[in-house]
Amino acid sequence: MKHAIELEHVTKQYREKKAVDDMTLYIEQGSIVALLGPNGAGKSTTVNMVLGLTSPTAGTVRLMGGSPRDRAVRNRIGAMLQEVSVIDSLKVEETINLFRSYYTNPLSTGELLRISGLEDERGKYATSLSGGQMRRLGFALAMAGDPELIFLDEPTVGMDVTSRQLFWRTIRSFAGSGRTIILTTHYLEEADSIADRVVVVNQGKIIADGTLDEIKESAGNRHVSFTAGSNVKTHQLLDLPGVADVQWAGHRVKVYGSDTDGLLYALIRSDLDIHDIETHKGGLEDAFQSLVGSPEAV
Ligand SMILES: Nc1ncnc2c1ncn2[C@@H]1O[C@H](COP(=O)(O)OP(=O)(O)OP(=O)(O)O)[C@@H](O)[C@H]1O
Repeated sequence: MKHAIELEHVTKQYREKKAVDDMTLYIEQGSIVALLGPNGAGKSTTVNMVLGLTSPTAGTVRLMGGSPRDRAVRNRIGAMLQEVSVIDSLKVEETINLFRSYYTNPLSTGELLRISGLEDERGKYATSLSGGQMRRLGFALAMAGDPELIFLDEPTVGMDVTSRQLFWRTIRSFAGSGRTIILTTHYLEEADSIADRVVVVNQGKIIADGTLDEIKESAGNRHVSFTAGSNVKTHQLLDLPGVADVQWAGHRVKVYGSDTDGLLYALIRSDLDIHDIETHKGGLEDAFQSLVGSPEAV
């Protein structure tokens, strides 16, 4: 399968700070990739290099097989960045049409207004939009050229629930047509529901890369929990096949192991005095906590 993005040994050094540190990353066409990491991890710097907005200090970046600064390449991509700059004197529809004029095969104005949910705001000055509406305008502008690849940098910040739902519905149908989506977000449940690959960045380096299940698995949070009778002892649990760790909180016990089905069988066959059994696969949030530290840091 072809790569939409290729980063090879890419480093970005600011004066004292190495924002991206020898990063190699290939993103296949048609994939939905979430770039996650705590504040200052290097996500935006990476995206900015891929977009040709800043140059790497070392290494090579290829976008759709060419240079990010190549006009023909830029014609095939769209980006929804955190800041949307609009022209004071232009209304929403005029702003959309201005962006459409930059591209060879733009989507229609009506389609862009529809997918961004801005039909009622089409006649308003862009500068008068609310924060959430401005994000939606940013989305319409990113989609203006009917891109093969779209970058979404924390796309749903400030959007209300209805706007978020419309946004992710649109992105899903967009992805279904074989296009590539790269998103950064701090909302892990959003990454969880849309991405087929998660790349976790910390201190300029990739610290985890895989499908959501692989990332969750690698974090080792799978466990079976239950309430134990007072005669159940830790060593009895540790002796069962597949048990990696045992943690107690009062009478509630968590038994960790990568094969939760196997743990369940072993516990039931053990005849130990246990009840209220639950299995836990571990969420993306748990995995994150293990990978980068505290959940607030994500
Ligand atoms: N223009 C710049 N000059 C100097 N340092 C910079 C510059 N841009 C980013 N940095 C530093 O590089 C590091 C990576 O920043 P970056 O914006 O890529 O992180 P991020 O993962 O996108 O963070 P956030 O989640 O907060 O948006 C940070 O320490 C930041 O302070």
